[in-house]
Amino acid sequence: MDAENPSGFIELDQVEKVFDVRRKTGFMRSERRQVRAVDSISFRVARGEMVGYIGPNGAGKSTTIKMLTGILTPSGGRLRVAGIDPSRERTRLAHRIGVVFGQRTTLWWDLPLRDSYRLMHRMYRIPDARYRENLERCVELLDLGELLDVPVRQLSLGQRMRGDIAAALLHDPEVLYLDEPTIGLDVVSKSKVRGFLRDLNAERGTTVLLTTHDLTDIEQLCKRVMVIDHGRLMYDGALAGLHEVGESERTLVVDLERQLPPIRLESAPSVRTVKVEGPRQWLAFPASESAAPLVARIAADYPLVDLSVREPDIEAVIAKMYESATGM
Ligand SMILES: Nc1ncnc2c1ncn2[C@@H]1O[C@H](COP(=O)(O)OP(=O)(O)OP(=O)(O)O)[C@@H](O)[C@H]1O
Repeated sequence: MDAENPSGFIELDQVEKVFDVRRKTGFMRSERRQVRAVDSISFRVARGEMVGYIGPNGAGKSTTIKMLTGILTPSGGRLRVAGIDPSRERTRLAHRIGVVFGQRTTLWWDLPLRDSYRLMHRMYRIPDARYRENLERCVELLDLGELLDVPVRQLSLGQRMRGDIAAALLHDPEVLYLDEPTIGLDVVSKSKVRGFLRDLNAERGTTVLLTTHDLTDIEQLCKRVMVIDHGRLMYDGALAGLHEVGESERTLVVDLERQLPPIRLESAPSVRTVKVEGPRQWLAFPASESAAPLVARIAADYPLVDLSVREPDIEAVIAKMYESATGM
């Protein structure tokens, strides 16, 4: 957290969201049930921070983001963004925040990107000079030049995503909420989007809250990560710490010259060969350990052709962490 701004730019104090759900239990009969989607969550995000907000499906991430934008009103607790109570002053807040939902677009489907941007220019009453400057910058950095006159429905997913990110930034928001911004993108598009977000945060000091299932997004962008499960905050700290808490493993995929018995490294007891398929072997090792000495040892003792490191699946990290928290 920013020491000069201990109160935080985004502040949640014991925030709750309870949904009333009606479930049919028979003919003309239904049962009312309450779903506690967000359960007494407290955290602070300082201005300029870039924080990952992760958790399994149904954990309460989208509900939190919807409360932060003012779409949903909390059932309890206190929530402020830039000093504003989002659900009470949603329009005032809208001028200061940007939102990108990876699964949905905020752009007009049948309009070329350029026209969607013009509409936003008017909707947000962005001063002309500022609009032009922001648009130019986004077009250049997100490589949108050739796409401005293409209707949104004809864009690929990666192109559309870049278009959406630009749309969220035309009014210079101080905070950006990103919900799965790299979902379904190929490696090149992912890296373009990540690079852009990193620069935006560094150059403009934009505060970013990022929801993703891709651990690489977090690794490359966020020093801090918060994990939510069943509406509760399970972890708030550095990504490396999450690996330790979750006791997660990375996998080294090794291609040898020929099929050999499972690799055994006497000097590295924490490494296990988990699968052998012809000349290819999979070795699991603790995610908190560096892969470099392991790779050097294998290269010295075995006829190595190729190798790659696979990061732990974020869902698996969270699942393990949750198991250890509940002692299951
Ligand atoms: N409008 C609603 N009415 C009733 N229940 C809801 C509503 N919105 C969300 N929920 C429930 O609240 C819980 C949290 O949902 P939420 O969408 O916030 O999870 P999430 O972490 O964003 O999940 P995902 O990764 O699948 O998007 C779930 O049990 C969900 O079914």
